[in-house]
Amino acid sequence: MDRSNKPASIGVAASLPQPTVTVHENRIDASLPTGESVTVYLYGATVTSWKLATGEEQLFVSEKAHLDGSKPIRGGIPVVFPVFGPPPKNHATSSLPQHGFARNSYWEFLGKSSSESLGNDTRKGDDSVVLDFGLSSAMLSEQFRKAWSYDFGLVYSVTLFKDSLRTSLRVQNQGNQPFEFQFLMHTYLRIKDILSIRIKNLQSKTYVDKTESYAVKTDSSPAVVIMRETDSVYQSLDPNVPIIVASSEDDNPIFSIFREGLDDLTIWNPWVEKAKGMSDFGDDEYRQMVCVEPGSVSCWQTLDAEDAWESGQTIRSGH
Ligand SMILES: O=P(O)(O)OC[C@H]1O[C@@H](O)[C@H](O)[C@@H](O)[C@@H]1O
Repeated sequence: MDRSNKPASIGVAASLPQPTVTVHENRIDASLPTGESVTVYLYGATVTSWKLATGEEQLFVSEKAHLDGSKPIRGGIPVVFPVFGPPPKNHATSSLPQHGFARNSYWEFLGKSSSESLGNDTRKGDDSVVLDFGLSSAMLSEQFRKAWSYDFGLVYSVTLFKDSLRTSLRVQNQGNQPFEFQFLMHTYLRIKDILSIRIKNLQSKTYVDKTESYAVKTDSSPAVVIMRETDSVYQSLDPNVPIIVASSEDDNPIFSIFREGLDDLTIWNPWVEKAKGMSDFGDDEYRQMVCVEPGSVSCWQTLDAEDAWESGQTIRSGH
């Protein structure tokens, strides 16, 4: 029984403020009536901004990032598909660029829908907004189509909630032969200072250290502290355990990252020297970001003809 004095809200759905979606030539902006907002560029379906109601930006995008489609966007959430890192020789992806083609192809905006989690309860219609983006083989540049000639369809969904952002991908094999792929969401989280955070729930987990010739390591420290170039690919993590970026001062969570169907995770920070070598990244910007990248990259996913595969991440800000 509702003991409050508030009038019951059933039946007033039409009068509730609704999310706003603005379609620009090169990007989509969406916001909730409570003030949270998200921006997604069609180039790469890259989320470039996620703001809380306070206006506080949660994602890092370099001041030197190219937003004109001439280069993958340095920041936000680039989509890595169908290969992570430099493609291996003698593999179907071997002629593709590092991290594949999804982050440097133009996607189409498929429209907005409401979140599945809302079910039939239309009273909550203002609580979230879902933006869907599509990329298919027919939309690829000739160069990419030649390099990876499978028939596929991707639907990437970006859901803005009040305190969190969910991004998910559905991969469909629309051809008549199986293909192999890897997938990762290259999330650049904005932080105040790299020296004031630590990353929890990776204790004693196996990872590949790409900064040391792909050495396989484990670290028994209770949290990962970043004090140098870091490029670690953790493997086979329990999908039920969120990854927490916490303040090293008071241990309060800054971000909690929940994964669905993504058992690998890359932690990346270029640090001083590498930052200097990147033309689309400011020399000191490494302090304001950390990439925490859920993915499926330690082996290949095989997708049979006409089959589909889905996975996602939800990033919650604060507690
Ligand atoms: O410069 P890029 O292609 O965007 O890649 C950035 C980094 O992305 C990370 O995911 C990789 O593990 C790193 O090895 C890589 O340097």
